[in-house]
Amino acid sequence: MSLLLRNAVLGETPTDLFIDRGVFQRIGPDLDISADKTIDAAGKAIVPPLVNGHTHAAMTLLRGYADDMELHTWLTEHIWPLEARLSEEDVYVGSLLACLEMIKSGTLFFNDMYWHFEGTARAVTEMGLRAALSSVFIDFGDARTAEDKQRRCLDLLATYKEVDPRLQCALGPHAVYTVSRKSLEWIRDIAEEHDLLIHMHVAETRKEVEDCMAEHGKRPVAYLDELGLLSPRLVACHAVWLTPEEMELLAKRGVNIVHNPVSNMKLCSGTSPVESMRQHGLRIGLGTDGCSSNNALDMFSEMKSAALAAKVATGSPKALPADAVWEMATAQGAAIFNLNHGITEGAWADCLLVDLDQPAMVPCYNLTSNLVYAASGGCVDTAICNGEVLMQKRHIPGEEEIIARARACARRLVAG
Ligand SMILES: CSC[C@H]1O[C@@H](n2cnc3c(O)ncnc32)[C@H](O)[C@@H]1O
Ligand SMILES: [Zn+2]
Repeated sequence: MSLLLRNAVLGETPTDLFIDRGVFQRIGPDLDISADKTIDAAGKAIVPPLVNGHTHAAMTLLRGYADDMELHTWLTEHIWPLEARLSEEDVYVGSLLACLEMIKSGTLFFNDMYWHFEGTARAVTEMGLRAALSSVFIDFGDARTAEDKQRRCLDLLATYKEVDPRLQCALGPHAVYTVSRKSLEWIRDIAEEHDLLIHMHVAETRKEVEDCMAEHGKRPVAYLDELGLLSPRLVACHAVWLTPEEMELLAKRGVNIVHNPVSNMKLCSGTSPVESMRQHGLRIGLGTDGCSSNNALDMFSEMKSAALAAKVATGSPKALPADAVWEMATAQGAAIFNLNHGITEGAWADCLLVDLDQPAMVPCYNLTSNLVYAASGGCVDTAICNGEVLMQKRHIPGEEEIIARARACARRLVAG
């Protein structure tokens, strides 16, 4: 089905955009063309969608479940015991809620790592956005479970390789403290063989670094380098506890970073050297992390937090300026996950129409400044993915039912 957007604000000027077969076919003023559906986009800025570079979508069900504690206690005493009770259906319902929240706040691609991969895959396909789903790997050093998990991981990759072009598969070794050396080596080889990204929590807390030193005699970055995991395949999330030498090495190896400022602050994991990483030339995307450590999936709020936290951390208002944060949340994230993003002819027809009549968007001296420092997800009027309208005038078909199902599911889960 073809789609015509009339008079969208692109830069300073109103522009028409003709979309067909999921791609921007023509962009220009007053296009002499008709389409199956036309949207009047006057008064709306057209921008690329936001890319959530690291999350655990179904953790929406755990929003507000265990707040105000550090990572280790949070995970081991609260989150993991509850996650052990999750079914694939729960993950499906939690992921539906996550997709709803993300579309409503302008995110049309997310990089996920969670249990019951199939549940999240089903939700993504039904909701129409894009995602990279990692086949989770945790073996706690147990060789017998490692073999079962490797088999399951290969099964998932084989099953999902061609299920939906909007879904990418990735490998998800959770962290150096949950995955054995042997399994990390296996993951490195499988990633190479199947041409996959490796999605991992890296150097998130001081405890992770100290424990890694105690167990392997090396900090996480050096340990991963020894295992041959530092490469452009690696999507290293959090990356809080890095020395300048480690940043240099990560940049040399072409490792991708995903910065998670809200989660880092809420779990008090540490102050990310994000401005320094930028100066080292690292490619950095932005992510929310899961809904139990954030507690939302709104990338607008993440962008503002990233900019403000970097200024406080460096003592300079020039750190992480609005343009840089916007790039992290859009083009840099898109580059990490090989997304053909951009409002240009030939790019995938993934875009947002942002309502310039919302109070937070007025006046508009600088669109990027407003998007990063003033806007919220509520300023997104329309979301289009692969040429399909997922949300128009802030309405998504079926949203009331998703909310009711998620509420009931969370209630059941917590009741035990
Ligand atoms: C095995 S699926 C992912 C696993 O990771 C847990 N998790 C969520 N947020 C974090 C974080 O910031 N650091 C480490 N682990 C995290 C999630 O609850 C799942 O168990
Ligand atoms: Zn995480």
